[in-house]
Amino acid sequence: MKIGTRKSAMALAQTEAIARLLRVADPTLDVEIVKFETRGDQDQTSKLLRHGGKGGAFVAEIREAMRGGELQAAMHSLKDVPGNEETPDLIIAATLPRDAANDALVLRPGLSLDVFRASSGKGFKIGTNAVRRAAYLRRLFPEATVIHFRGAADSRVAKLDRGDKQRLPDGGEVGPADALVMARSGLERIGMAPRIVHDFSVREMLPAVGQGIVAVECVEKDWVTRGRLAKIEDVQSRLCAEAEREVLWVLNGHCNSPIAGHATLAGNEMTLTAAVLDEAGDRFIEVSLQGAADRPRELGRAVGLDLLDKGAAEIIARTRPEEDSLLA
Ligand SMILES: NCc1[nH]cc(CCC(=O)O)c1CC(=O)O
Repeated sequence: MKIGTRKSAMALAQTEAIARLLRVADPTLDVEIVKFETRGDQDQTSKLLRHGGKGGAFVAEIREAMRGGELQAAMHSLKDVPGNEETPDLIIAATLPRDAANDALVLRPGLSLDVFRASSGKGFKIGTNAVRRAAYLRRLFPEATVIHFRGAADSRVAKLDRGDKQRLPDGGEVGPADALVMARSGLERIGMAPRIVHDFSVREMLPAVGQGIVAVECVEKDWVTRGRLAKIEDVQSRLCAEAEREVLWVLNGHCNSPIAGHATLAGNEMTLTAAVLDEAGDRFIEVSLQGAADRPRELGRAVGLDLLDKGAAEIIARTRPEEDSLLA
């Protein structure tokens, strides 16, 4: 069974986790990891929108290889899989147990969290390329400057430590960054969790839909692969993923949407909280509802429709990439 992945340290760690689980489920199975370099990885400057968003950049090439039979499965961070496109010939056949879903703060060595907190971030440049994180940061630390900052997780931290500037698509540059906000799960997977100085709770910074969940995709009609992947499926992460992604679907959220969503399970009950934020940080709509854990899409739909009722569509439209850019 060949599993395709991007070749960043984080992606490889995630794919190795899939391979480990597959080998435990079936010790006779021969699992091979096939590394892809995608357009998104080669271009470290643009804001990714030119490639049709994060998902478009990282996902399209690997999917083609799967459709062509060169691969049987593809590793995705569920968070990076677009919620507003249909792929009828492909299916997410397994979701791994969810890792930490929250975001975390990483500081340049020598800087102090106490100073950062006491000043509400005044004088600090915080790097992120996620509209959602930028929006929360502007709410939480109104005195800080949020700058565009990108790169694979390990190289992003290396850029922070070296004090590198970030080049911008228009030829300018920003930085250096004093701090980064990144997913705890990603930092854990590349062994960089010790760099975390503060964990944002999911209450203070609601994560991206699907954050912390590794997904395995395959061709819908490939029943042999689906059978293998069914064995490593985590039911709880699947239920949460379905609820959270239904919100994206209802809102027609694109990859760079300022949308957050997080589901938790307690017995037979699921709680789903989702929010839509204005990048400037001035508008914020949040909805939290409870429902039956075994009807996740119903709950996701209710939350999504409630967000729309409260004005979500207009905020999302403002951050939507130009239609043309999807073809570039
Ligand atoms: N777009 C990058 C990305 N995609 C998935 C993760 C890790 C978190 C996850 O698995 O959800 C990250 C890094 C980050 O957001 O800091």
